[in-house]
Amino acid sequence: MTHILDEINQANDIKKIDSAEYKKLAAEIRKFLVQNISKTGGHLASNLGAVELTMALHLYLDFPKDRLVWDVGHQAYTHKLLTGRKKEFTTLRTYEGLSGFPKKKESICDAFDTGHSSTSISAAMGLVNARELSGEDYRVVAVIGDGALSGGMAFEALNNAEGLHSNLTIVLNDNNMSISENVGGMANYLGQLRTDTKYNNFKSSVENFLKKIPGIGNAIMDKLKKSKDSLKRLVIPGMLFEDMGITYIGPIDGHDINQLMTAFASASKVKEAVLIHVVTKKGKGYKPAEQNPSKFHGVEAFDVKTGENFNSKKDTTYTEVFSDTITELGKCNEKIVAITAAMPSGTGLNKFMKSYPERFFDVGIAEEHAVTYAAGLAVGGMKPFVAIYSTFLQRAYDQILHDVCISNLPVVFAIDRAGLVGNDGETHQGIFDISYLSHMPSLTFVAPKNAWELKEMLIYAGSFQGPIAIRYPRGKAYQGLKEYKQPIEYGKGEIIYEISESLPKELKEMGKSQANKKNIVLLAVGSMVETAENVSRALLGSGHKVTLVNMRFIKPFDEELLHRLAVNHGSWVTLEENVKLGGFGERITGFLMEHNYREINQLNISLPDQFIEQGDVAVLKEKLGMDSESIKLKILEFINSNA
Ligand SMILES: Cc1ncc(C[n+]2csc(CCOP(=O)(O)OP(=O)(O)O)c2C)c(N)n1
Ligand SMILES: CC(=O)[C@@H](O)[C@H](O)COP(=O)(O)O
Ligand SMILES: [Mg+2]
Repeated sequence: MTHILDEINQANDIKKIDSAEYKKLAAEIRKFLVQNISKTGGHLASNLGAVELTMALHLYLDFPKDRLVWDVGHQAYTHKLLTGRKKEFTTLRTYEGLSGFPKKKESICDAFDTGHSSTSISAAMGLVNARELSGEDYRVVAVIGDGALSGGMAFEALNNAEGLHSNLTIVLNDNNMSISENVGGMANYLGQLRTDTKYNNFKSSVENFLKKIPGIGNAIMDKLKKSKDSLKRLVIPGMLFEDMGITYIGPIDGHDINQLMTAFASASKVKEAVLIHVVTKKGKGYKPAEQNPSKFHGVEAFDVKTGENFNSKKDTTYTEVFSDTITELGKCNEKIVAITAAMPSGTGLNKFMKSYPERFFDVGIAEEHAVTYAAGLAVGGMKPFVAIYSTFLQRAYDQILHDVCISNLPVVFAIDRAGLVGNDGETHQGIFDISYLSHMPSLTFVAPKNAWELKEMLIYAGSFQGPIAIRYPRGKAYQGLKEYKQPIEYGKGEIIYEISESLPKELKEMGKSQANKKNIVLLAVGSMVETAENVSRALLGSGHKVTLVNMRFIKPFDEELLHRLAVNHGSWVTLEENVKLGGFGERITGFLMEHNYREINQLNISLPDQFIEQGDVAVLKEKLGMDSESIKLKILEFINSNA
């Protein structure tokens, strides 16, 4: 059987396809996506919903001349298919494989790199102004979802878009869903535009009636559209956008290629920002995804027939530990409130939401707002837990510093996905938070070694009188080192095991270092305690003397313990899942310098100061020398070179 998709091997090939075949092509694309993503995993539901929209955009635009900016970028799979990347889909989101997001380095048809939400209108506006300044002539289209439109940056860009002098086409892909239910006033407004058929029918009958008046109907309609009076509100949809100086077209059926093409053609005539409101169905064409778009937003490999994950028996994750603990804490303390920025299921707050809906707040994709909103709740006497992924919390740097830390407010930051996250790649790795939070005065910062300790830290944070952040990684919670259960104490680390070596009494009393280079101390942070434990076993097995410390507190760290260890350990190894610059290891270097421990050598095991690409976390750790075996070898080399 021949497939139309086989005829599409590079950009613009779609234009050679007979329009009678578009439906068949859309069905083939959906089948291709379901089959491939069922093997590789990926963002399925959003892509299934955007098939006709992407086809229409490709029929309308010329690649690579024209610029198409995808918001978040998780819905750009059809765009990749239509620009010659079909074969690479077997490698989707794997190490060195096809990215799950637009990537300029992957294709000249990808205009702008994305991963985080609500950037598309700003980037597209930049391209429009660059086009004007350089006298070029290419079309610029931004595609933004209804969820992404809840983000502050999108509002800032819309606010700014009113002054444009040439065309910027914004396609609002409204599937009435974020990852979970979309929230907020804008979502409600779009809902009205989308679903109020009475209103829409009334508008179109008025419009049709006016247009039919011979000679003057069109003129009246035009005048009406340009007027500012309230009658216009009855006739023209999307007044909110129109009042902001952005032409509104829609709502239109996002699965009807003809309607879409007509809308693009009309939009291109407008010499300013124009927003085309397109209504689509998330998960379209695959029943399990249509019925449960949240589950199929981002999936692992699954059985196409049933829609069930192949790997159904799962280990407990850190997210689940957080989810259970905060729900338990919420029972005892009615002041506890929980805030998510559009990630109730990803952060595990959905359980809290079900138990205490009145104390749960989903603010939309609005991390900055989430943090300052939490600050307000804290000032009002509440105990807010803000659960945000490490990578998305980057957005809220100033809000943490300015609105929470300066006032020393008791806000708890539950930082999920801290460390390598894997297949989402550069944009999503949570590898900067130690660097961007450690220097904030008044912030306490901790990381658990295992599932038990995360629970304890959350309980501790629940009654902590100031800002506190807890970082924990994506996925399986470490269940080892169960017997190490010292209570959490402010600023104190935990010795897992320590070299027992008697020091000369006078040295001990003077707190002076004997600096035996053969005595190694591993100072491990959070997820690296598990790795450090493996490493220290291997080193102990080969006759080395090793002390292992679970730091627990990244800030303030346990200086008393460090001074004690300095007495008889000449080789210090710091281990963290964060980049080197500004990380924990560098702060330990500072400590050693400040206290003049010149005879101590330090090896800093951290992630390299670079953006880290996609891939399975185990593969990435091996490539980056962060697995137990590579670390052991580095330590041996370090010891030998300093011997
Ligand atoms: C700053 C930021 N916060 C959170 C996310 C996680 N996230 C990715 S897609 C998404 C929902 C987007 O909804 P929408 O724009 O409507 O696209 P759809 O998935 O419905 O196609 C969220 C919350 C993100 N990528 N960036
Ligand atoms: C596109 C996006 O930002 C999210 O869908 C993200 O991929 C979710 O990551 P997790 O799978 O770690 O929840
Ligand atoms: Mg949506």
